Amino acid sequence: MKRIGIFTSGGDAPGMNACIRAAVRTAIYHDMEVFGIKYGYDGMIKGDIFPMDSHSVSNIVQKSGTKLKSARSKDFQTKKGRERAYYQLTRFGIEGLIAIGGDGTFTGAKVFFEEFNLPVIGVPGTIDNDLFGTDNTIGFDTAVNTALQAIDKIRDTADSHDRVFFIEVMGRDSGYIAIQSGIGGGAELVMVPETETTITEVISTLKKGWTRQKTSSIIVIAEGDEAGNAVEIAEKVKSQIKEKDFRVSILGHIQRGGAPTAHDRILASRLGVGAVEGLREGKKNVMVGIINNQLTFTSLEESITKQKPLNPDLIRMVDILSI
Ligand SMILES: Nc1ncnc2c1ncn2[C@@H]1O[C@H](COP(=O)(O)OP(=O)(O)O)[C@@H](O)[C@H]1O
Ligand SMILES: O=P(O)(O)OC[C@H]1O[C@](O)(COP(=O)(O)O)[C@@H](O)[C@@H]1O
Repeated sequence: MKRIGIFTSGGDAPGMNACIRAAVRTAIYHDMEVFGIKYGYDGMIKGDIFPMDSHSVSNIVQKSGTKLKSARSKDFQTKKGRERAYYQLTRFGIEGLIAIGGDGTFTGAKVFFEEFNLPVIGVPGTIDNDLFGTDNTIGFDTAVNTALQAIDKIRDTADSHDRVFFIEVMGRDSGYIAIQSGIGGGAELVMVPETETTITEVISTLKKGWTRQKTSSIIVIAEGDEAGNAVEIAEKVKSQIKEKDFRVSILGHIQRGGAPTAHDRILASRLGVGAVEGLREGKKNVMVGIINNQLTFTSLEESITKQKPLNPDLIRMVDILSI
């Protein structure tokens, strides 16, 4: 394979740039040509495609966001859009693709591979860490650390004013950021979409703490929790407990920005190298990941359909540690 294309799609995630850099330089190292595709599938359809060299990825390893920009494309979900995208790729002589993104990006990549047989390797880039076939996704570690710093800061105020804080972290369908930042930040309770927590349980956890002279409490909630978002949960609790001061803090997109941690830069670099070398070896329709420190390839089908459950030990630990 001589010419490959690379793009980022869906949400951005800290470390995507380190991955782009690694992939571009690995391709050049192996005498391949690399083309950047801007704005994900939208750019593919429009032909927003340009040659990349070693210099074009200078000074980005430490930056979040994505140099190739990202987009959520409606047109790629139509056959006509994908035909147009394939036509554009053939115009540039692109023979293989590296798709950095989450499950939506991989769903699109899989459909595209099945229709046009163009080899594609997915690289897991989402702060949510909800992809099967890798222990961690690019951006997850940075997001957890950002959430943790915010929780530490909020705890100062919670403590001074004897308040209960409901802190909402990202995770549309996944509690990975919540559970890790909650444990690291010493939360009394962590609410995640993977397990059910009732308002009665929230109140009982808070009351237990108060009987042990706890004056402030932190509850971390994943945005996709089945009991509602942080505002809704706080309202329900407030309506039953009048004597306490409650506050809600929604951390939002700060979790998707900021310099990637060392862990994310190294993970992203390893995956970028692995993706290009995988394409060279003839791998296709797979996601590159790292499991137990070993580079692995998992079919795109499995990466999007199989669940990567939260470690039950971590869920149990929250209870033990908040005693
Ligand atoms: N069933 C599908 N068919 C074709 N393309 C899809 C499909 N599902 C998702 N995509 C493409 O992948 C893009 C990224 O998916 P999205 O869910 O937004 O982000 P992520 O990759 O981070 O999960 C979508 O905007 C769309 O263009
Ligand atoms: O930037 P947007 O489109 O508001 O996306 C927010 C979503 O992005 C995420 O951080 C990750 O989403 P992706 O799987 O698309 O990368 C979710 O946790 C969150 O709900």
